Amino acid sequence: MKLTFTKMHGAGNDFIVIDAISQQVDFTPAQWQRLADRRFGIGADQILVVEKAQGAGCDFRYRIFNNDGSEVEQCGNGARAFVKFVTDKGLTTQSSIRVETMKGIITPRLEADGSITVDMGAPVLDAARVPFDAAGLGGWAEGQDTLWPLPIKYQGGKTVFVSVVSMGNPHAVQVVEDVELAPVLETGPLIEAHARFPNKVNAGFMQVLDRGHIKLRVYERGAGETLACGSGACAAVVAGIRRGLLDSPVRVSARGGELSIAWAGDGEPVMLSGPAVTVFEGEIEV
Ligand SMILES: N[C@H](CCC[C@H](N)C(=O)O)C(=O)O
Repeated sequence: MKLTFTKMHGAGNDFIVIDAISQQVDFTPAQWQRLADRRFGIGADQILVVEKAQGAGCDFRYRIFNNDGSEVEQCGNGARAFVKFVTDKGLTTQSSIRVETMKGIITPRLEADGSITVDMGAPVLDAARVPFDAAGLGGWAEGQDTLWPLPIKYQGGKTVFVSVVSMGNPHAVQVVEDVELAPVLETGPLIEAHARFPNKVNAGFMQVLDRGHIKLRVYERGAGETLACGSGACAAVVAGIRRGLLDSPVRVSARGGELSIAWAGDGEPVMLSGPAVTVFEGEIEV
């Protein structure tokens, strides 16, 4: 069968976007992985599948599959690409869209100037709900802070100190002196698969430039290092604000582009703004 798709990116985090309203799409994880493979398939960090909403009061449902075929709860850059896709394809004329995702409902909106802002929902800081197994790590009052020691088997067994935050998907964020010198590719996979994260985790490496600006690299769960990670940017800013290092709004400089994050504090939603670009349309025999 022929499958039509749109190749897009948000600050270099790239996506295959599929209209599953007008096409029958029901693949196995191995088939998603093949589509996302950069040599044997189309190639992308994630695949976004746009479906009719299942519940009342929502406009669409969108599903997110990582490069490794795993289905996940949240994708900040993907939510902006989704808005551009459904708008450009004439699937909606609304500027504010209610979207069902695995983590719940998000409400991205297309601004008058063409930029896209996503209400990513309130962060979850209670370690057990990230989920993060904090057993035996005492000393950090549960939910009072997000900073935990995470011993990893790197260079003889180093301990990194991570803030654990869920944006619907799990994140472990650490502060580093210089992101360009940080051992992202060596320690990222060790953190991603660490036993204290039962659902694995996205590993963020944040360099604080000033109270309103960070540089960020993310070794993503199920995708490896990406050029930008929207939910990772949200998690990093939340962690930085809670640790007294940052003030909202924060400019996040990722390798692939710039994102802007605003958060008014505990219980409040994190607002993510940034670019969404269509690269090409295509079709593939599947
Ligand atoms: N790049 C995405 C993150 C995808 C999340 C995925 N890596 C996971 O949680 O497993 C973003 O912009 O938020």
